[in-house]
Amino acid sequence: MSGSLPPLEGSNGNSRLEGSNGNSIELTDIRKSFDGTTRVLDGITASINDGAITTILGPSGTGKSVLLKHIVGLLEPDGGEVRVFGQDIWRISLAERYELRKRFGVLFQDGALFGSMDLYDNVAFPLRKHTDRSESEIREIVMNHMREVGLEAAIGKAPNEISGGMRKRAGLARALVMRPDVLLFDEPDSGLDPVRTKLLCELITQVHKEHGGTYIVITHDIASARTLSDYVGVLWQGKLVEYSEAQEAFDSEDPFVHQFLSGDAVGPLGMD
Ligand SMILES: Nc1ncnc2c1ncn2[C@@H]1O[C@H](COP(=O)(O)OP(=O)(O)OP(=O)(O)O)[C@@H](O)[C@H]1O
Repeated sequence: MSGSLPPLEGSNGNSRLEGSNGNSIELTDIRKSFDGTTRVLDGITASINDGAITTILGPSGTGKSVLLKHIVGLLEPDGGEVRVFGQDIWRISLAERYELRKRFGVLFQDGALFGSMDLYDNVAFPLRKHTDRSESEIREIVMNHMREVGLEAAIGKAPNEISGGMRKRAGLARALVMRPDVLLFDEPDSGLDPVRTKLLCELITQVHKEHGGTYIVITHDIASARTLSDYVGVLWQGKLVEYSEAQEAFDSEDPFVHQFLSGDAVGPLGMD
């Protein structure tokens, strides 16, 4: 299953509808192999709905992170087209691609913070590097987002002095300061206990409601997907075997999708 999905009623879509389907991220027949024989991505076509939270699920090693890297232009497909904000990102110059990337925020698993800086400087970093805002403007923006993610009291801490969940929240604040149109999350729930996972997912939902934007979340945690998703894509063996509104995906009768989304031991997915 692939293609363009209808917008959700009441979804807070932004106004930058520049793709051919009206969406900012359009993937057409993306193929990728690293060894020349195994296709990690084997013909992925999807139009990611603007203003919604789309979750990409799938078993370990199935290509979720590889897909995410294609969306942000860190990996070039062997075939197919990645259109972002109306442009084929591999038919534009490096400088143009760099400009496009500024409209993306990426939240890596551990927050990808600089160990040598405290949380305040980590979150201020992109504003200092990419804007000419004054230090007082930067302070206001940074503190607003630190408050939003519940880290106001921890601004002076180093990344190694705080918990994994706090590092993720600091990474979220750092991604938000640049007001990205698209925010990509690579397994935001990895390494968290179920309660912290639930709280982080609720925070992501809340932040999305507040700021809007298009969120793409990579995860293999079904509970996270249930909390977060407007839309769900399921990757398996290089294909997007499901791509639909969340409830439709969770109700799917496709044997693999059903097994994976219900966490069932019985079905086509085995140990290998
Ligand atoms: N740069 C690379 N060079 C070679 N192989 C790679 C590269 N990046 C990813 N792969 C391979 O592509 C496959 C998919 O990897 P990917 O990290 O996308 O999986 P995933 O679905 O995100 O897995 P997980 O849920 O365990 O994080 C794996 O077999 C991996 O070894």
